[in-house]
Amino acid sequence: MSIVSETLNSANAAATSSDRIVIDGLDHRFGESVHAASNVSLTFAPGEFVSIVGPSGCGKTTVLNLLAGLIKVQTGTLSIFGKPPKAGRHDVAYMLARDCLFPWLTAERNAEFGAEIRGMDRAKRKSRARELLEAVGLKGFEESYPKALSHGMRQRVALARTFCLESPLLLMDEPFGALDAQTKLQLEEVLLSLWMKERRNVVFITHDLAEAITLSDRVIVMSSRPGRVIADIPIDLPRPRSVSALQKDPAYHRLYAQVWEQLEMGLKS
Ligand SMILES: Nc1ncnc2c1ncn2[C@@H]1O[C@H](COP(=O)(O)OP(=O)(O)OP(=O)(O)O)[C@@H](O)[C@H]1O
Repeated sequence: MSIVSETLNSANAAATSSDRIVIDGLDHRFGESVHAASNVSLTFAPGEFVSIVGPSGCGKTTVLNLLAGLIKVQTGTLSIFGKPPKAGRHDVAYMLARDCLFPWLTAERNAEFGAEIRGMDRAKRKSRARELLEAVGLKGFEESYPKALSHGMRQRVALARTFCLESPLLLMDEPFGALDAQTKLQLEEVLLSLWMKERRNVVFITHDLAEAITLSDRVIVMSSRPGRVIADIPIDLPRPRSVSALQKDPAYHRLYAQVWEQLEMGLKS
């Protein structure tokens, strides 16, 4: 593990275990032949936005699924706010590249659906869903059904639904990976502004280094399989950030080169 990572992890250790996410010595295999993740240790401080990048098949989704409690931990320990992962925890929300909206529900009903299942009061979830749909740029589309929305608009609804859950940990697996470049930039701005208001923990998986740097407090680089953490790079760009303004910032380009270099090393190792 790098010096940077050790420093960050020891700084994070100052937080109490009930307010942080800790992955310690995680190792995961699928059957005899696939060694997906090896000795992954990470600590996420309260409210941190952390992206994980790495070559295809290096175990990023596996780490996320383990945090979500969707697959069983084999080796190592995971602790989310002081408790082991468990599927269906109310303090964890998961967002995927597919919007997974229900076609028979309007945008508003889709946005409030998870909160409804989790028992949030009707008036509260309705007002929150409306507020979030407006925040993601869908004011006026509350009563529209998914079939009448573009792919980008549906993913906006999915983003509103994720934030409507009020979970302090958001697990996001390439949530904008299937969008065109322009819509992706717009949704990154939306995510940044939602996150700035509420500062939840986000673990964000992406193949897009620009996206990882723009959004995150730290970028974790994993090696090719079995995925190991080979770099933990703090992104010290000031906030609030503007996705478009960063494109002209030399500090942003230096970070991009640094993450890219680590990723290349990870591909070779
Ligand atoms: N349920 C499973 N059963 C068997 N093998 C699996 C399973 N899930 C993942 N794998 C394998 O584990 C390895 C890591 O997969 P994972 O999806 O975590 O990688 P990833 O880094 O998220 O990949 P990508 O960037 O392409 O989405 C891959 O070789 C994959 O084929």
